[in-house]
Parts: sequence; structure tokens; C-alpha cells
Amino acid sequence: MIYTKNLAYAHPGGRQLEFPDITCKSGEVLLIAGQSGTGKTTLLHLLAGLLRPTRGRINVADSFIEEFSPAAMDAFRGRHIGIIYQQSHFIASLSLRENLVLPVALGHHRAQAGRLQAVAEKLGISALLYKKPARLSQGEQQRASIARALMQQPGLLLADEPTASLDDHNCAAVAQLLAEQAREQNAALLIVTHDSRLKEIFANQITLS
Ligand SMILES: Nc1ncnc2c1ncn2[C@@H]1O[C@H](COP(=O)(O)OP(=O)(O)OP(=O)(O)O)[C@@H](O)[C@H]1O
Repeated sequence: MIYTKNLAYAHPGGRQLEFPDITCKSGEVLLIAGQSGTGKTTLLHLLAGLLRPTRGRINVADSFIEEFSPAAMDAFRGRHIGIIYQQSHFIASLSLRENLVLPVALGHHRAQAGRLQAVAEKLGISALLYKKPARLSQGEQQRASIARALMQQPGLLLADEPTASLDDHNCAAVAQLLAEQAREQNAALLIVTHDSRLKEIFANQITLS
């Protein structure tokens, strides 16, 4: 589903960050660990096509995404990539339901009938759909951001520190949900984290240095 070759990136005025080659097939989970400043978020943004590498290649679903124009990349991301952030970044004035449906509408995609209900049920947030995001607990917000990422049934799920603000119970629950959903949808799941609790859950891992 995704592989990289010889990937490097330098932030403006920064040193060049060099990344090990990564492969994650459909249905697999890969944990990318590393201390603060080793480039985890930068790597995730490269894999999501939000940054363009200074060197190297990134192949997602048989396309080399570094070749895409920004507009083509946006359209491709909408179809193939779901991103889960540490902070959910919901729009405060909209209900959770509206927040989940909005990205689908903005991407000019048509959500499958019943998709929202199915995803909400799986993640245990059906009863919360008409609440404002600020009224949800941290664990509920994180389940809701996983739901948002799953709406389009992406083949690639990228999670950036998805458990950093969660207690042990919610951390384990969110990790299990992420893995389950990825497996059920046959998606590749890449988790970027410095959360050592996740290192004990997912065996397939690489560490940035
Ligand atoms: N926008 C930017 N402009 C310049 N340098 C940046 C920028 N963003 C990150 N960097 C630098 O790039 C390096 C990698 O940063 P990055 O945020 O990818 O690391 P990280 O492993 O995710 O860190 P953390 O765990 O603390 O979030 C750091 O040295 C950082 O200072």
C-alpha cells in the first residue's frame, strides 16, 4: 500500500532529515517511534503529501505522490488517505455529525448511504452525534477523529500521536480500535508516536534517530 525509498526533507533553514525506507502493506500496522525532534511529524506530513520531499520517493496505492500537483494531491488524499491527529481539530460550532460529514462534502465525494451510522456504531459514538465536540471527553474525541478518518474507507491510515493525551485505559482502547478498523478495512496503518505504551502493543516498528 505504501513504501518509501531514500526519503529526505529539510525544513527551511533546518538540517536535512534522512528517513529509513518504509513499507506497510494493506492490513498491516507499522509503528514509527523516535524521540522528540527526530522527524516523526515531518515524516507523517511527507507520507500524507502535505510536504514534498527534497529527495526520494513515496508510493501510495501504486502512485508516486511526490509527482502530484498540490490540487491532484488534495484529491488523491481525499480518496486514499485518512489522517488522525493527536488533537482532533473539530469545528466547535458544528455538531459531531456535521464534523464527520463535512470533509466528505468538501472533497466533492458522495458518502455511501449508511456509512456515517456504520462508522459511528463501530466506534461507539452513535449517541454523541448531535453533541458539540467540546462536550466530548478526550477518549470520545479521539474515537470521533478515528471515525472521521474512516469515513471514506481510505486504504492508508496515518495516525500522529493518537494516544498521547489519553490515560492508560483509553490508550489501550484507541490502539485496539485503530488496529481493528485497519484490519477490517484492509487498510495500511502507520502510527507515529513517542508513546512507549504503544511500543508494547504493536510488534512491527521502526525507530527514527
Ligand atoms: N516548520 C519548521 N521549520 C523549521 N524546522 C522545523 C519545522 N518543523 C520541524 N522542524 C524541525 O525539524 C526537526 C524534526 O521535527 P518534527 O516535528 O518532525 O519532530 P518530531 O519527532 O515529530 O518531534 P516531537 O516528538 O517533539 O513532535 C526538528 O529539529 C524541528 O525543530
